[in-house]
Amino acid sequence: MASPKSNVSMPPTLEADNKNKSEDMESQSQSQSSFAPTPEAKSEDEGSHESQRKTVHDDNKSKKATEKATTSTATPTPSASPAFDLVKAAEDLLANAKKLTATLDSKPTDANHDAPLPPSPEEMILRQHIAKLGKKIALETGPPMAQLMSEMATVADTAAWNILLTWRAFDHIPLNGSISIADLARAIQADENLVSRFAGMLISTGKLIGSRPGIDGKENGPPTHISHSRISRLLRTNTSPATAAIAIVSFGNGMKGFAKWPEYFARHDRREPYPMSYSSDEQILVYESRSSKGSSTAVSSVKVIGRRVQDGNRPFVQTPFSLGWGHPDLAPWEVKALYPEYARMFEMAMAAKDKGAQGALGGDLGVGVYRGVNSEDPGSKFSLAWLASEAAARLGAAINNKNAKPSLVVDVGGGLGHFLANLLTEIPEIKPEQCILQDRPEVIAQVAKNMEGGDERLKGVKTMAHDFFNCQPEEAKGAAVYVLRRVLLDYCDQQAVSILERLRDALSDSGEGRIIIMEGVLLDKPTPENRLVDMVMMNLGGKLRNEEGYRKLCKAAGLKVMGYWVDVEGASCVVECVKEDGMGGSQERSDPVLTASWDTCLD
Ligand SMILES: C[S@@+](CC[C@H](N)C(=O)[O-])C[C@H]1O[C@@H](n2cnc3c(N)ncnc32)[C@H](O)[C@@H]1O
Repeated sequence: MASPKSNVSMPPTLEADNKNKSEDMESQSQSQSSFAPTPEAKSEDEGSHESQRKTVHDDNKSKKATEKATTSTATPTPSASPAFDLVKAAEDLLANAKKLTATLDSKPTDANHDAPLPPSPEEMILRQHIAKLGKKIALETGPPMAQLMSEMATVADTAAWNILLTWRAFDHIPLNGSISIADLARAIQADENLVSRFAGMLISTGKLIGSRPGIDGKENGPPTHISHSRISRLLRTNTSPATAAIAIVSFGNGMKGFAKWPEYFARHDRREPYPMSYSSDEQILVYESRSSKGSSTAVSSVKVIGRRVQDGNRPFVQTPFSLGWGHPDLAPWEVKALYPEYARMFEMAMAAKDKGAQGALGGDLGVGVYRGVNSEDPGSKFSLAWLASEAAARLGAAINNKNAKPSLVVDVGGGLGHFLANLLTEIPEIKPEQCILQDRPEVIAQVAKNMEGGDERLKGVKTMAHDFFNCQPEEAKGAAVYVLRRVLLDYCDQQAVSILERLRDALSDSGEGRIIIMEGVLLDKPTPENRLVDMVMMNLGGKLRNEEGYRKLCKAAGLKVMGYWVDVEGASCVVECVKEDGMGGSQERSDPVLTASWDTCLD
């Protein structure tokens, strides 16, 4: 029996129309047959085409229709990647769902019921696996057009959570129970209709839960109240400051720049962010920020106060981030300095990374816990334990020789000093006075404020406002270790080489000093989390790199890699390097494109 579909010959106008149909219509027709036909159905189709060929061969229009049908049979509508096995994926999902349920059923209950017990590593793995499988099944089986629309909805979804986050709306939704949209609108001083529309978007994607409590006989209207989902409660800055900060920074570092990509790449020739050369008379705008008093948001007013000539020692890169924030002529860190509240959020997000809240994004780059394997010598573990004896030796030398260099560790671009604080705890033989924490002036000022506020972790550490594109000051030269943690990924290759060169110049000639680079790694097999970091880094003018990328930078900066450790997941690495013998001025280095043409610190 011929299938009804195969007997339909299209009227000419419809057929012509069909030829011109846009992709979305094609997707819709795909969506109607998103599962590949069974073998029986296929042979029915083929049989009907055969009979058509015999009976209407002299009818031009029908012939066209037949050819069209034959073509569509020869190339069946794609429904899923060839390697995807729906039944196996669904069975896998079910098996994992049962395991998770059993794990949860056997989970001991918390004695005081205030907070749920944290999930075990096994529970976390199961949850992640189930979520990934669910997503994969939806992607491979959902009607293509519907899938595409759902992806597009995430754009509006993200914009809605960002605006409610900016207005701190999530803080006003109680952890238990609900709030009326009218009350919420009052609390954040916004129009009720507006809040209702943003909330509606988030209710539609499950980020908020909508309800209509106590409305007699009118249960079918729109939600009048909202309560938290298990995701949105993480966006409360008052109870989950770290995760809320990560979300705020994801938008500020990510979405703002992403939205500007078309404009940015139109200006910059579809190239990765690269250093620009400014002629000496070209000038760059200088801004001043004015924090709006009492504002809980990251917005301050910003005013142009003058112009400056680009510092000839520093390669300057225009970035999508700075374009997105409205200051294309400033480096991202300079932009952040204009928005103190955003800078504070950024520091909190950094601290959260250290506490493991975001381990999946950057890998574990703490002190003493690095589980990485050395690609050159799998038996050798990365460790800074040798600093204990080096600390004692340097202290001894300082007692005998007043000119001896006291600096042991310099944390370059060290932020609020999380790394140094951990190092001092892990290796108590290191005296705080032997450590230097360097960063931009406003970050160092924040460190001082934290200390005044009672933070004792860095007591005794020398803090120093220092720009890592400049030569190290005398007192920071000749250290045993220069740490660069989560710094190079913010920069393009030329800038990264320049930063490394400045540290190379600071290493003593004895060849004993080391530079330790700790960074995220670009995975060969892309994962969304890993590529998200890379895309955000593109906004900042930087990039994630793999082993080859880091080795290339070191070589261009005249450094020899002594060890490259990468963690189990491959998401983070530690690169240990020393001064390459006989590599002097930049003209002697191997890569003329990457090697800086700006000044060196060597005499
Ligand atoms: C991603 S954070 C990493 C902070 C710290 N190393 C850590 O792992 O927690 C990068 C740091 O580099 C600092 N930075 C940016 N530009 C700098 C410059 N030109 N000189 C010194 N520090 C800079 C930033 O202020 C920020 O604290």
